[in-house]
Amino acid sequence: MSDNNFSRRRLLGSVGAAGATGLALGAAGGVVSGATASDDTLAALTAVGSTGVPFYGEHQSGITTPLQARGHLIAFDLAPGAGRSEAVALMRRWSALAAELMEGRPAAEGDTGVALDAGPSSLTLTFGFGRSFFDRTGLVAQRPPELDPLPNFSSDQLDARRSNGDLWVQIGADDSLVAFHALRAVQKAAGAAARVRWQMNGFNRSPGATDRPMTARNLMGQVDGTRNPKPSEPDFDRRIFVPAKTAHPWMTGGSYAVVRRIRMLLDDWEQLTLKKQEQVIGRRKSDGAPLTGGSETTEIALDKTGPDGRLVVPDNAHARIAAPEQNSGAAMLRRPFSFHDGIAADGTPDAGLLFICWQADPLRGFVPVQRKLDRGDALSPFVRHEASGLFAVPGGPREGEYVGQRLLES
Ligand SMILES: C=CC1=C(C)c2cc3[nH]c(cc4nc(cc5[nH]c(cc1n2)c(C)c5CCC(=O)O)C(CCC(=O)O)=C4C)c(C)c3C=C
Ligand SMILES: [Fe+2]
Repeated sequence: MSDNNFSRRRLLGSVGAAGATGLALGAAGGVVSGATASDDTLAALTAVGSTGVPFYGEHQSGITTPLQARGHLIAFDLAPGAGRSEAVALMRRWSALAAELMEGRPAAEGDTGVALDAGPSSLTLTFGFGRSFFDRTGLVAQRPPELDPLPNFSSDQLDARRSNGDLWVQIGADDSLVAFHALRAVQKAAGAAARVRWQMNGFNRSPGATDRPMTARNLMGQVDGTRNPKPSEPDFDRRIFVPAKTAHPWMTGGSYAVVRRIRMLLDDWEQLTLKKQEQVIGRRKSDGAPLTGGSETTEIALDKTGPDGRLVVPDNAHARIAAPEQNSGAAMLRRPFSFHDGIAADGTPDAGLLFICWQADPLRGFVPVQRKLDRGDALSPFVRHEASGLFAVPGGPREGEYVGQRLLES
């Protein structure tokens, strides 16, 4: 056994213990997770490397886990001829793999060695099922109506080949090598059962890059995520997670993920004056405070008018149109990654937001808000929705269970 293997094995005990106390879970975009170092080996790792997130629990990880620095999204279609039994074997393999990797262990079979020196680095693997999965596995009767296709929005420019899919895996970690290692392992473990349909890579700020935990910025430079629902709020669970009383009990504790690849037209955006950029959103760029005053967390005064009698936050400002108060309470947990896939043929950056939002029901979250944004958001001329996916993400597995077992063995 190599030294590296040795240190990763010693790590396991401590991370497992930390996982059991739920140390690593916190509000999205919020508090920095606790480190789990408890001996000399671990002390050598930074808090970033030694932080582990539990795989088992009521909800899958990667939903309320603080944003990680690196993200990979990968969608698969079951291979021709593969059905329910292949899907069961695949979810067993992926779940065992996720449990190993999230504890900082190498994969039991065919590990590539890419993450050997690293701790778990807040790695999470989150698994979801697309609408077509239920046709492929003969489980249509178990398919919740929440997976009905999203409506077409007038501004959509979607590429079907980079949209949807039978299965979806979201990988996040605070170390790029740990994240890539997990991505490769997931792909290899798919074996002959499933083929990659599309794959996207994203990033966020590295933990510790700022002098205090702060809401992230996106590639337009805006503070993005301020008004996300917080786990401490009384209606958080109701909004984000499927309750126990549901027509499809296998989704208890689960959530629906809407994934949109949103290209930012940065050349156009960056031509705007700072004042104009701030009016597009309705918030200050420097600190994310509402244009109506205060700090980032001050409530936005949507009715406030200026000396000229006009609304301070314009009626087409993004933050106004998207606000739950303007959408019969519709809310979602936004947990995105930025992306940059190089420079397009026309010389513009192929960059933007891998917008991922979580909700108990897309018809009470993403859909009504996007309908409204589609009709008159000041941000629309500067963004383009290029790909889309909707996935049912079941609740977290109990110890000894695999993800999706309650569906696949129903
Ligand atoms: C359909 C849902 C949404 C899409 C798509 C979306 C795209 C998008 N948003 C920004 C930047 C910001 N969004 C902000 C707030 C905000 N956005 C949505 C929804 C979608 N955004 C909601 C529900 C909210 C919260 C509104 C509220 O409760 O007041 C903000 C302001 C800061 C914040 O609260 O997060 C920014 C900035 C971009 C760049 C973008 C597409 C690329
Ligand atoms: Fe937004």
